[in-house]
Amino acid sequence: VVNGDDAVPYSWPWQISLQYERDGAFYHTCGGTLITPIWVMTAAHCISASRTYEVVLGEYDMSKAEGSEQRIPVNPGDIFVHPGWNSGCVSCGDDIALLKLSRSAELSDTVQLGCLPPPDEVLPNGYPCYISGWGRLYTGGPLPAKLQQAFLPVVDYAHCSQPDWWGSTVKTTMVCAGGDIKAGCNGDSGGPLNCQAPDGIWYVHGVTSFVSSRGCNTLQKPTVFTRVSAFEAWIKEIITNN
Ligand SMILES: CC(C)[C@H](NC(=O)C(F)(F)F)C(=O)N[C@@H](C)C(=O)Nc1ccc(C(F)(F)F)cc1
Repeated sequence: VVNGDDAVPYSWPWQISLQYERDGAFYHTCGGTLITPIWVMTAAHCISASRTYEVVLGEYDMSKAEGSEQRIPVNPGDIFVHPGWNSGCVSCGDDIALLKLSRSAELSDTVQLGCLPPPDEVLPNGYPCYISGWGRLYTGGPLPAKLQQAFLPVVDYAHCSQPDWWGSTVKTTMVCAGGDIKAGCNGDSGGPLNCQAPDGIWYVHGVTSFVSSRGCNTLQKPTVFTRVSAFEAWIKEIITNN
């Protein structure tokens, strides 16, 4: 997250760290959202068929064990990438995947479920949301130890698809947010766009998908998220049948 702040510890308790194994150690590669005690939602582009993954819940500061962490492996056969995803075409969309955990997470005040928005709900321009993640602090920069967050107002499709914004790269199955000095960055992939409803409930409206290849916080290139409300039938189908 570029130009964000340290999140209040465990204030986004559905945020997970997706980690892959290399030479016996695990490394953060993407964010994700716990949506049931045993299912995590992330980005399809986070998944490589050849890798071994585990999900870390109740994480805050990656540089120390704080006692709330739960590390749960994901079995390779329990990874469901959206059938429409094309790894050679991030602008084609469908950048969403579901991971079934090898055991249920224990919910607590540091590990909670993220709520899915009403199906097909599209937020208006300027709606206040926050991105959270352990992605780079600036383009090409380091990863933070502590979970970061940044205020990222929604840029509606009418604005985001303007020629000098994302043009035809953005689709209506995506949500844009930000577009000035704050942005997601590499490593925030798969994590949530958190938006509070008038009743005070937080909903996960986006899965962090892409930023400009010219830099994470490029003006008029808002961070682009998979629009969760466009994929609720698929999410329900996968969770019901597996
Ligand atoms: C594409 C993702 C793997 C990668 N995503 C992220 O870093 C994320 F955190 F924002 F999710 C990304 O945006 N990387 C930058 C460096 C990039 O390649 N962006 C990019 C954006 C649009 C397009 C286009 F237009 F071709 F679709 C291609 C690349």
